[in-house]
Amino acid sequence: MGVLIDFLLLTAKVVGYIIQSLVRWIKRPAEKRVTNEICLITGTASSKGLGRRFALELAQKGATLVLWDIDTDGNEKTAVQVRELGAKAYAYTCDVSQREDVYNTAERVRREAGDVTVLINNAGVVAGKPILQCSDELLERTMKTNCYAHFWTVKAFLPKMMELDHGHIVTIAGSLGLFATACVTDYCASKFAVVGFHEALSHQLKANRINGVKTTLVCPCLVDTGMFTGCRIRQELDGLLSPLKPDDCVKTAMKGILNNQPIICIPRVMYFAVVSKHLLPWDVQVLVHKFLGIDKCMHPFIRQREAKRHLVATGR
Ligand SMILES: NC(=O)c1ccc[n+]([C@@H]2O[C@H](COP(=O)([O-])OP(=O)(O)OC[C@H]3O[C@@H](n4cnc5c(N)ncnc54)[C@H](OP(=O)(O)O)[C@@H]3O)[C@@H](O)[C@H]2O)c1
Ligand SMILES: CC1=C(/C=C/C(C)=C/C=C/C(C)=C/CO)C(C)(C)CCC1
Repeated sequence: MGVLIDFLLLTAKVVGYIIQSLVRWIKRPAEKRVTNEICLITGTASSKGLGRRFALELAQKGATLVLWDIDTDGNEKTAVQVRELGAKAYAYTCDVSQREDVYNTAERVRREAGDVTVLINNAGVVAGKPILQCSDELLERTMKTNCYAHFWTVKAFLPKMMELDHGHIVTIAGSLGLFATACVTDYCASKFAVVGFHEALSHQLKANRINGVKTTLVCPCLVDTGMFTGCRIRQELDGLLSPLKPDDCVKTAMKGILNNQPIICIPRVMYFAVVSKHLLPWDVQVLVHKFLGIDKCMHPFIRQREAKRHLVATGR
């Protein structure tokens, strides 16, 4: 009898949530304010990268920014741009793949900037070589930067958010965290892992009734930041995978984050790619990848990376 009542309650709640989502989809609720938030973003140095753009968007909305990157000069430039918008910025040189560096820098942030209430784990790398050509160190670097770093930052900042029952953890994963393609095994492994981490953490917060700490998983497709330059599908179908403009990608992601959306796939068609991956038999997926040219989409990217490495090695 108990289980029947629970089931009826569950059904009523599910219908309620579906109606709520439909209403939210049609009439977007007001975005939450970030004026009193201290927002930490990792990977903020790159001039064309998503991290710097997230920082500038949040600065425009009046947040205080804490910026982490291994590239000190680029990160300082981001801090200057944030301050030009009238917001406070604290820039730290931190290698997020190194546990001790994360914990020590987190301690400095608490002393100098205050308690972080929005954490955007954005820093990411890709080996840019097929697995058999990757050194063990290169593979480990991808896992540490794209996945382990999220463990360390969450361990450093989530306890305070839980105590306040207020905060937001944002994971910048990518569509390659939801479906895989050939030649980026290290990247897909790290992104699938971090999607699992993010989902488990989100469930854990709900199970413990920590309702004030929100989570958002951001999964953009290809973005024109330079990270995946060259990646393309079959020429005749080029339009299907035109790179997103970094600004558009970040603006869409920001809207979802400030609406406390749990997952954001950009563009929306990627939701279908994810669903169809789970519905189609494996052999059919292989055929579809071959037809669309997804099986070879990383070849030009890898060739460009090789050419770049050659130029660096020969000092040209
Ligand atoms: N671009 C895309 O097509 C795309 C699509 C979906 C998802 N994403 C994800 O979005 C995020 C941002 O990517 P992006 O395209 O903006 O790349 P990006 O321009 O290369 O920016 C990444 C930033 O992270 C920094 N970084 C790398 N390793 C780090 C470390 N160990 N500690 C601290 N900082 C580190 C990089 O510094 P250096 O430049 O000095 O290495 C760079 O400033 C990544 O997680 C990426 O996987 C990208
Ligand atoms: C699966 C799939 C497609 C290919 C997507 C690819 C190849 C995405 C690459 C994303 C990258 C490089 C992300 C970096 O994190 C397209 C859009 C052709 C059609 C719909 C199904």
